[in-house]
Amino acid sequence: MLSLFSLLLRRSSTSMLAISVIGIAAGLCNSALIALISQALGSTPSTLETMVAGYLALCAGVLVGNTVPEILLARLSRAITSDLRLKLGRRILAAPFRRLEMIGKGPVLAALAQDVQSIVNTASRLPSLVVSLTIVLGCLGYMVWLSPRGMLLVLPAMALLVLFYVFAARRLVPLWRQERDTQDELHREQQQVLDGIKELKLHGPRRHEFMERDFAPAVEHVRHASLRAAISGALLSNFVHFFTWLVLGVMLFGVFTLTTHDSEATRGYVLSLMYMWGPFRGLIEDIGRWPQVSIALDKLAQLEVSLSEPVPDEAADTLAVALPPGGRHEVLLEGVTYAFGDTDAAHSFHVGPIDLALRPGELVFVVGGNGSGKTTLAKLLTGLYTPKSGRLMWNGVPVTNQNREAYRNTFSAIFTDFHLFENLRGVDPTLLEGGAREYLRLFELDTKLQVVEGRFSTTSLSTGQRKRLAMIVALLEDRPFYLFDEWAADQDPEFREVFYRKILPELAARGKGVIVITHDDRYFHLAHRVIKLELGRTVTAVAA
Ligand SMILES: Nc1ncnc2c1ncn2[C@@H]1O[C@H](COP(=O)(O)OP(=O)(O)OP(=O)(O)O)[C@@H](O)[C@H]1O
Repeated sequence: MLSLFSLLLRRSSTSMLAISVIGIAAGLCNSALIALISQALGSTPSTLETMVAGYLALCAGVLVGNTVPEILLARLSRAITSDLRLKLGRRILAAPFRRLEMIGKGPVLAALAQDVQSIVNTASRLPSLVVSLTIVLGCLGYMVWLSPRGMLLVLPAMALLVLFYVFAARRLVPLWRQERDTQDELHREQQQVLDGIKELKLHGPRRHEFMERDFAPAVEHVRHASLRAAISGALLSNFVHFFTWLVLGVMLFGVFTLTTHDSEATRGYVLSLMYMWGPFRGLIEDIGRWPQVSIALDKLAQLEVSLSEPVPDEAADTLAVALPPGGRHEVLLEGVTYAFGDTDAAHSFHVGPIDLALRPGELVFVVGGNGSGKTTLAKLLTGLYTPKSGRLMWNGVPVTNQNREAYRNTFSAIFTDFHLFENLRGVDPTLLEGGAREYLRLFELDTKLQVVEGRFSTTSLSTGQRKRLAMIVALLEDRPFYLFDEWAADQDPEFREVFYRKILPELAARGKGVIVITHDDRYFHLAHRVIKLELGRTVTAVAA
């Protein structure tokens, strides 16, 4: 909770000060109202007029004092939520690619959806917390003024209740933590449903098994964990409810005995206790729920740590340092190796050592069987993976964590699991109009879509068409290097021809270094070099 306060204070200490001051004023108005009501019950008609004016003024004070902090805090908590979401988004973008592959989407989505919301919900309750606290303190002050002796009963009873609640609420923390942990698993399975919807729809037994053995257990774990937390929370809350009435009864009847000769004090005590008891119970229940926000903040912090935690030999992007400008763009891999997971593990896959040069105007085909390491090599070459050993050089400059971001930006790549953005972000607008129209015609997409205000009118296309659209984006990017991972695999023969006989030679003629991962042996002769991979190693590197 302290972290939530420091988050709020760091975002706007002025707003927090205003929330506290106005909240206290609202609480005081509330307490003054009850004191006034208590006085009015025993007043004479002559004083009533002043009291009505005072009553209306206090009501207005309560209205303003409750509304303003709520508005201020609504703005503040939304601003914090946006900050958290943006920060997390930036962390995700800056995290090593391999780290993201290892974490998976489940925990990231759970943090974005669940934890950030839980922080807003708790933060939104702060104004009522300030008001409640002030009402309680105001009423206590009024009761002390009426009869200090009555406090001998009231204060110990309240302290007892607070102690009881804080102690009992502590037992809820592991249950809340468990409930939150199960959410990661559920998000993972929900992601599987959406990603694998076709496969599940087409295969009844698979769908049945998936539901029974994966999805349902994840839902059940959440149900079980949240039910335990909810029942324990309800038991505690209702026991506190019961206990508060019990203590209130003891106090009320005790107050009668303690203030028996003073009817105004008795009336004031009864009214104040009745009035402050709701806010007091709300206050301790809110305080008891504070650990929930700590759990959410912990989860966000854990995710941030694991996003920035380096994978052995992988590093998060540091500030992008530009590589020295060079007219010629040349990439050199010298003895580069890579391994998934523990290098010594029996099943870990090793790539390399690989020596490879990619020069301007060169067309290099990478071939090899499934699982031979072609895509892994492509990720190494494009700077998505960091070599475990060996050197990656760009124009004679070693690619390091400082300049890797700049290095990656020299590539346009279409991987097999490419993503197509509707907005053509990062493309030179002067190239867009004419260039896009021409390429859309070449790839026979001009009847399907247009570029309107820097975005494609649609991306709802067939797989082959979407790949052709991705090719158009890559060509418009006009980068020094191109990498195509089995681009032609799902194209009609006619577009394969366009790809191998027109696009690739034209890119090479424009001085681009082009890597093509392919199984199309009919076109191998078009490459300047063909590199064959087997079990992560180059077995042949021949001039075609
Ligand atoms: N994300 C990953 N995590 C762990 N291991 C991986 C991962 N991706 C690939 N591998 C391992 O690396 C090996 C090579 O995979 P890669 O995708 O590079 O092969 P490929 O030659 O591109 O295959 P294909 O022709 O089927 O696309 C795989 O056999 C697998 O063991």
